[in-house]
Amino acid sequence: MSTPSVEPTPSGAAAPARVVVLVSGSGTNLQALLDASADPAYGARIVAVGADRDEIEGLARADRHNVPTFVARLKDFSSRDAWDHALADRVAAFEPDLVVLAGFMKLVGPEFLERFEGKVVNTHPALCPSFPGVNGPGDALAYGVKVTGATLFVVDAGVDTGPIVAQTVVPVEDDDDASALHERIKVAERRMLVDNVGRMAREGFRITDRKVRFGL
Ligand SMILES: Nc1nc2c(c(=O)[nH]1)N[C@@H](CN(C=O)c1ccc(C(=O)N[C@@H](CCC(=O)O)C(=O)O)cc1)CN2
Ligand SMILES: NCC(=O)N[C@@H]1O[C@H](COP(=O)([O-])[O-])[C@@H](O)[C@H]1O
Repeated sequence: MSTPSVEPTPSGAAAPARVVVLVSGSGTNLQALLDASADPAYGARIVAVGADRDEIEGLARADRHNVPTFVARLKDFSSRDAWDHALADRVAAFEPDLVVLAGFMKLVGPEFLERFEGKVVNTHPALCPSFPGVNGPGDALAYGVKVTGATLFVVDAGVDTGPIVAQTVVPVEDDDDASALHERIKVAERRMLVDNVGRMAREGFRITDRKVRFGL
């Protein structure tokens, strides 16, 4: 069964799609979205940036763009479920059409997924279903793959198991270390993220039997 997700906003529409981005680190993917969304034709507006930790460059990037920010630290809550509830409340306050996890290093829980079902996407620096988790580039390098890349997927209750929106492929070089490989991945990943978040915002998307298609 298909599930209408983001309603399309034709390029140049008066009301761009409202996007909340969650980060945990440097925020270069966030920066790419901030830069792209400066063009009204992109069809999306970053209405808030949230994080699971303070003092990160991703929050500073939002500040420089006068985008509201919030932080929900797991250690400030009595339980994982309490954190998940609070995170969902903070995100919901901005009434997002789409939530983008861009280097957000926490698994969102059942309440978050129920409240934003089908509207949460995540970018992962590996070709799902290979190398899930927090060390995708390092795991791919250790395995000895010749190509790797990044995956944009609709988040589900699993770890990097959700329906795939897009993927991009990069070569692994003989002299790569994990950092060099990750930086090569991130160049392609940022392009993939910007292009596909823009399409989701402008055209909407559906999920049918794990297949993600743009348009409604
Ligand atoms: N329900 C889901 N939430 C998230 C997913 C997902 O697939 N399902 N993807 C992550 C992003 N991610 C990989 O792309 C990822 C990030 C973090 C972890 C993880 O094991 N996190 C640990 C804590 C690690 C830390 O704090 O350093 C945890 O959450 O306990 C796995 C995959 C975004 N959310
Ligand atoms: N499993 C989650 C994960 O590894 N996410 C990865 O963190 C990086 C964040 O970079 P950024 O902060 O510069 O956007 C990105 O490469 C993203 O795919």
